[in-house]
Amino acid sequence: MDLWWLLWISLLFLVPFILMEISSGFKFHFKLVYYCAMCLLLSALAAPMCLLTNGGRTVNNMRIISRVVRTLKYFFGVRFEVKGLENFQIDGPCVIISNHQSILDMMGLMEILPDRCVQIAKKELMYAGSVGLITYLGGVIYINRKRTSDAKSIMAAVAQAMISDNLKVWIYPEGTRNNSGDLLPFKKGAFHLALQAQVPIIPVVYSSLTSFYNQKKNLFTGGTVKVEILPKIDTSGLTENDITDLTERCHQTMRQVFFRLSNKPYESNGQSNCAQ
Ligand SMILES: CCCCCCCC/C=C\CCCCCCCC(=O)SCCNC(=O)CCNC(=O)[C@H](O)C(C)(C)COP(=O)(O)OP(=O)(O)OC[C@H]1O[C@@H](n2cnc3c(N)ncnc32)[C@H](O)[C@@H]1OP(=O)(O)O
Ligand SMILES: CCCCCCCCCCCCCCCC(=O)OC[C@@H](O)COP(=O)(O)O
Repeated sequence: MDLWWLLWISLLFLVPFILMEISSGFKFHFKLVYYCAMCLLLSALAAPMCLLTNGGRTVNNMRIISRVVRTLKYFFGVRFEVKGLENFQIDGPCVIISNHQSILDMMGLMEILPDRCVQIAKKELMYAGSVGLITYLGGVIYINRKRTSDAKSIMAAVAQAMISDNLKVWIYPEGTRNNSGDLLPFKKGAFHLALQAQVPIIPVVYSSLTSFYNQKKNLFTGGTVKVEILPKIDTSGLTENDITDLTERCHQTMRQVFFRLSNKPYESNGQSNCAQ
């Protein structure tokens, strides 16, 4: 009788591996679920560590969270080649903006996260189980993307907090994940925030993940991500009238670097020319 049980249980374990061999779609989704499960598990483990170490919601928990998230890359065979870390060596608050491709970006974010840096996130993330809890404990600021007026007032309050609490704020100006191999147009909130707080903007660019992570092709292997931290962009003296130009300038600069890091010919408005 025991032998039969043993046979059934081992078959049960073998089934996913057999399915992964015969179906790339299954393999892709299995790995994605594995990633989410790891995030949920690591969050559940990190939450008590944060509570015991720092007591509650504070940016200081980001030190614990980043240390834990940095281990994730080993489980998924992801490597980061970072350039320009010296550009993060600025005292005081700043707004950091970067491109956003997938939920894997959390590894790239935490790989280089500077001290005292929180992120702006969609409010739905608060309800993502233990991940929601850990983002709350880390001081993540939630916004409702569908209610611009609320988002604006939250960002105005963040501008005050940046100065009073010496906080850096990391924003994904595309406003959503985008694995298209190009950058979406930038939303303006990050630039309003930098002007309201009168702090510099530091652009960060991650190379395209499509060589090893591509939902359309059911591709999810390991790979190397090039990361470039660009020199800060000062906002002193700029006014609301400069927002659109500042947004455009950052978008174009980051797009050129994105194409260069991703070894793709740079197409500005459809023409091909060499990237920066
Ligand atoms: C231990 C293991 C753990 C493992 C798990 C990992 C855990 C890791 C822990 C912790 C890290 C967590 C990290 C999470 C990351 C999540 C990321 C996301 O969720 S990304 C989605 C949400 N982020 C955004 O959406 C930002 C970008 N969006 C903006 O900044 C927008 O501007 C926004 C939302 C503020 C408004 O969006 P609009 O759709 O209305 O678009 P617009 O064109 O920008 O604004 C419309 C008008 O409002 C003005 N406006 C925009 N923002 C303004 C402002 N702040 N003040 C004044 N005017 C503003 C603009 O100038 C524009 O006006 P005119 O067209 O120029 O006339
Ligand atoms: C108990 C309920 C658990 C529900 C399952 C939650 C699964 C958690 C997966 C955690 C993955 C790590 C955090 C990813 C943060 C992130 O990258 O969110 C996406 C947003 O940037 C943009 O959202 P979108 O506009 O949808 O692209």
